[in-house]
Amino acid sequence: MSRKKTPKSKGGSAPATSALPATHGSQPVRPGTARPGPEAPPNRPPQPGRSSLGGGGDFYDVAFKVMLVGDSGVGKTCLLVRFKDGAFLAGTFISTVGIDFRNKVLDVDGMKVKLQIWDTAGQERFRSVTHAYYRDAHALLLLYDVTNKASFDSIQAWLTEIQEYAQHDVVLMLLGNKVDSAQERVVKREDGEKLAKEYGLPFMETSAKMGLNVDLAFMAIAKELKQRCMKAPSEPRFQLHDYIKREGRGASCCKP
Ligand SMILES: Nc1nc2c(ncn2[C@@H]2O[C@H](COP(=O)(O)OP(=O)(O)OP(=O)(O)O)[C@@H](O)[C@H]2O)c(=O)[nH]1
Ligand SMILES: [Mg+2]
Repeated sequence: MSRKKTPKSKGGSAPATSALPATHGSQPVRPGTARPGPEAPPNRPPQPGRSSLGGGGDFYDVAFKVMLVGDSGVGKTCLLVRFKDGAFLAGTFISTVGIDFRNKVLDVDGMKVKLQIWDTAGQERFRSVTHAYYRDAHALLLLYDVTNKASFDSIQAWLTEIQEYAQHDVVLMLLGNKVDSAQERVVKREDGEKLAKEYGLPFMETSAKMGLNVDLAFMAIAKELKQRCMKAPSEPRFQLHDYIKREGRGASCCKP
């Protein structure tokens, strides 16, 4: 079940009452390790090396699950749609119901990395549904809205929840979304940076509307996850913080 205006090439969805994730842990899925079958249902890992129904027939070498979390209205669905389809969902806000997912395969340094991205409902009433999916996530993108102070104030509560339900080694990134809305901004960039530093999190400001830093956020996650499971001993470790610092763009280039 999902917002009704979801456009083409949907990945899949799970109603609030769907089965919970299986107990396969948060191991990445590598070629030759997954069981055969159709596209991964909500409670199974994506399968490597097969044509992806939601991903336009893409093949891949390794797959990971990424979850988008944060208060209702911060722009999780828009961020995902921007990344997947390169479009922005303008118009009436339709809140996500339950949980939904989309697949996208990225080329990461010559390797096909499939991200199965779970778009969760930010509304409190769906929180128990979201909890059930945390433990299978390899990475979490935690969003707040720079025009909504309450969504920023909720970040600590989200971090507590993540600590409780997610894997201890989950890759986590904090994103301050909607930086195109400069007039309405109430959370300064420095406040986001300070909070991120406090918790040792990589941090970026994004705009799903303008596409600012959206691809970069997912690419950074994909690089980190790929390195974690594929890195040769001689290879230098991927530095996520440095990468987004170097590649990230500021909100100043994001005037609507
Ligand atoms: N200006 C601006 N508006 C945005 C941006 N991202 C999302 N929005 C708007 O914010 C509203 C909420 O966006 P959604 O992506 O549906 O929010 P959500 O986090 O998925 O909300 P839930 O599904 O309820 O958890 C919509 O009206 C979007 O058009 C952005 O980057 N800039
Ligand atoms: Mg949504």
